[in-house]
Amino acid sequence: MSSSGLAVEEIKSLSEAHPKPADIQFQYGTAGFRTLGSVLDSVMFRVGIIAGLRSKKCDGRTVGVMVTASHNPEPDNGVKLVDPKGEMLEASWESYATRLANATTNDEVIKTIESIVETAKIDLSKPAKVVYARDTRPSGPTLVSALEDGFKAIGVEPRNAGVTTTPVLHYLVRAINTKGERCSYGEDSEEGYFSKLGDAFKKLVTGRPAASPLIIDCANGVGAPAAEKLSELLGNSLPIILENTDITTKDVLNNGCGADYVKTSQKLPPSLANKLQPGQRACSLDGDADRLIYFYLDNRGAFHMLDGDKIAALVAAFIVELVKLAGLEGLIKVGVVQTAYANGASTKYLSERLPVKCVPTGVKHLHHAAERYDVGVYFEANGHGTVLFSQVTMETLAQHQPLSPAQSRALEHLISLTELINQTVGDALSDMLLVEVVLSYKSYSGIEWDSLYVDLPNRLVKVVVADRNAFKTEDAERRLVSPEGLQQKIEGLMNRYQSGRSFVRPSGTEDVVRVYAEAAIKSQADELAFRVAGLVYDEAGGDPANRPKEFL
Ligand SMILES: CC(=O)N[C@H]1[C@@H](OP(=O)(O)O)O[C@H](CO)[C@@H](O)[C@@H]1O
Ligand SMILES: [Mg+2]
Repeated sequence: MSSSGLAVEEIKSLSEAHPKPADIQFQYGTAGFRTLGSVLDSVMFRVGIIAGLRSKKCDGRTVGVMVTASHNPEPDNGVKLVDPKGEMLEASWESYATRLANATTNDEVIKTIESIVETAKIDLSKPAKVVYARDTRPSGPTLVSALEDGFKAIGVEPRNAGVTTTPVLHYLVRAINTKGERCSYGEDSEEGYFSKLGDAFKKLVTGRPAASPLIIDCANGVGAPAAEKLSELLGNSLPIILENTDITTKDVLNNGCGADYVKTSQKLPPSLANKLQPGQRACSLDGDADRLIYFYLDNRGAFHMLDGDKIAALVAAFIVELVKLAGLEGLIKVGVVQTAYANGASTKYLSERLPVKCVPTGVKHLHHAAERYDVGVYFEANGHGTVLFSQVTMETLAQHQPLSPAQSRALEHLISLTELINQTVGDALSDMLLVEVVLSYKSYSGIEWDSLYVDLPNRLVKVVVADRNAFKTEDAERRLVSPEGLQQKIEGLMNRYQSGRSFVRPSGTEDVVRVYAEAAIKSQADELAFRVAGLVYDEAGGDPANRPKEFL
């Protein structure tokens, strides 16, 4: 142990085994570090160290580490940290993680750790506890060993949660840190979590007509074993048919299936073509089971998608209704948080009924904005989201004296919803149960749910540019401030289309600029998107010889 309190020699010798690739710069982005699994070894080792430091900073409370690349292709992998309440890592620590990930030599690793310890005022004598898990990717086990070396280097008491979903890991962090307390979040195990969800669901649907079978597309990922366990607990209360559950065959993960495939291509996963009956409900999870997209085929076999915006609309209206029925109107205010990617029709529908806020892309922004409401419903259009009940609301619910059996029932339902919904992060399986509860209460099929409002046709396009950081935005990413003059040109195009809306922002997870466009009819939405994409490409100095041919 050196005078600084670090086991310098131990760190150096372990670090030796996890050298940083010389030619790569890593960045802790919207979803942590994410790139090809084959180049992440040194990052994992160093994230192990950062996790230990973060836990020490948090007085030895448990922090979480999740090894996953979510909806990305199988060769990718990634890692992100979870703070003690089960939330995303505090923003200031993202830059510490980035700094340590990019230290070039062993000496620099030590220096960077020392500098973080000093800047963040970390007491190294505090204990460090970390719970960690991974998804089903083949690169997972080796990357987890590197992470464990990082734990060893900084003296972490580790707890391996094995192969599980991202939301389960978030839940575990909160459950471990609230164990034995008045605000205990539940039993700190995967089974504990699924039992909690299952019990709340059964309570909510008792006495309701039996549901017809729901197909779940598990994206050939970690959602498959998780949904299997949940399904056993649910028994007859929700008949489930699991599809795309192959977690061993190479390259099938998220390939032609899963929530991202469905949302981006706006198509049925081909593997379900002969399985989904007209009118039957189905949903897709992503590779780490924190996103959910529903869909159905109508009588003519046409595909209809029910995305995160539709989930938000369904759920928010239901909670508002229960709050009224429970006699709590005026005491509990429900609000919705969206991003610029929310379909304009959903924003219109919701704003006519509730307060709606638009925030920058990324779950942490939505989560924090939702915390400001008594009940905050947040969903990204891509299907990631949840509902947050404030502490005051939880107390209001606990203390409220209902004046009639109807009020009492509504109050009980609201309380059960707080058990059913994951308060730490969006969970596809918990959200799925929530949707199923609302559909059951409203006696809605996919068709009735879909008709709450009609989506504006839309298109998302990626543009590869030399430097995506040249693109800067304001107004929750809805307007470009740089490159100068580009926003005016986009608006000029937008105004030529009925209900036209388009915006451009740099991705936080991929080296591209994203263009979104919507308009009253599909061909116009596509045209607007490709015109703006062309504008962005040219404006950013794209090589005319390589200009994608669909760009207008
Ligand atoms: C348009 C879109 O879907 N963007 C996604 C994507 O972020 P980008 O910053 O757009 O790459 O990944 C994020 C992390 O999973 C998710 O929060 C976000 O919604
Ligand atoms: Mg995900």
